[in-house]
Amino acid sequence: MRKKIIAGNWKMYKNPTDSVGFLNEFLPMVEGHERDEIIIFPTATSLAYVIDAVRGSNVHAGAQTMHWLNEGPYTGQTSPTMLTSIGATHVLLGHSERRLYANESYEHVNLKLKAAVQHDLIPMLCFGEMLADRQAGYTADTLMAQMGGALANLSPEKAQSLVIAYEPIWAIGTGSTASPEVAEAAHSIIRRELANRMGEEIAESTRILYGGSVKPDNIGALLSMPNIDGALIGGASLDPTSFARLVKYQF
Ligand SMILES: O=C[C@H](O)COP(=O)(O)O
Repeated sequence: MRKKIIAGNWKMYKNPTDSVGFLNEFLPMVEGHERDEIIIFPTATSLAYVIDAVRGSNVHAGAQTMHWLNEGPYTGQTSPTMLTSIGATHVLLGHSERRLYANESYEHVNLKLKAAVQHDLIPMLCFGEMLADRQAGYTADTLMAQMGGALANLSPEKAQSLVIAYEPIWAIGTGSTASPEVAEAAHSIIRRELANRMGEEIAESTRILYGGSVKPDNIGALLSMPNIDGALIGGASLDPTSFARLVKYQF
């Protein structure tokens, strides 16, 4: 039985004051909620404040990206050891907005993934096709190519903590949520490819989240599908009441 994960990606929203203010409202709303794992990915400048605010609670905090090296002349970057030194437990890798606006390739994602595992950061690896890929019938090919790049030379032992987020680019921030059936089909492709690469055991235990315009009124149907193990939520995670409703989804 895979424990579901409800994760909020705050992207470039909320300064430290906003972030702590959110948690002051949100934490009491989800206190004692152990059915699912709850993770928040705040901005880099808010991360240390969020980690302090969630300490001792049922909420985890992680970074939205990182470099793969521990230090060096890389202006603007944050290293795995810098994240672990402040108590981050998770890191989002390969989000389509990083690939689109920061030229991040799946080769980079592969290096980051290996660094995350080495430093005991739980990686949440994002995959997803563009609308043109889907319309041309290339969804499966695209997902498998992305997985090939990101997971290259990663042993099954190193893949044990891996979490995957399927985020079709056409559904992110658009209001065009994938239907539960469309998302389930993509999740099945990802799980099958994971089995090919890492073996059945890893494929069965890996949580595969759906992301792309998840809202309180559609999360239940999405999460009722057998291969959808949670949600990675952008816009609807920014309001404490909305995010608490998402955490407390019902089928
Ligand atoms: O990481 C989150 C996704 O990009 C989804 O964002 P969204 O819920 O605003 O569509």
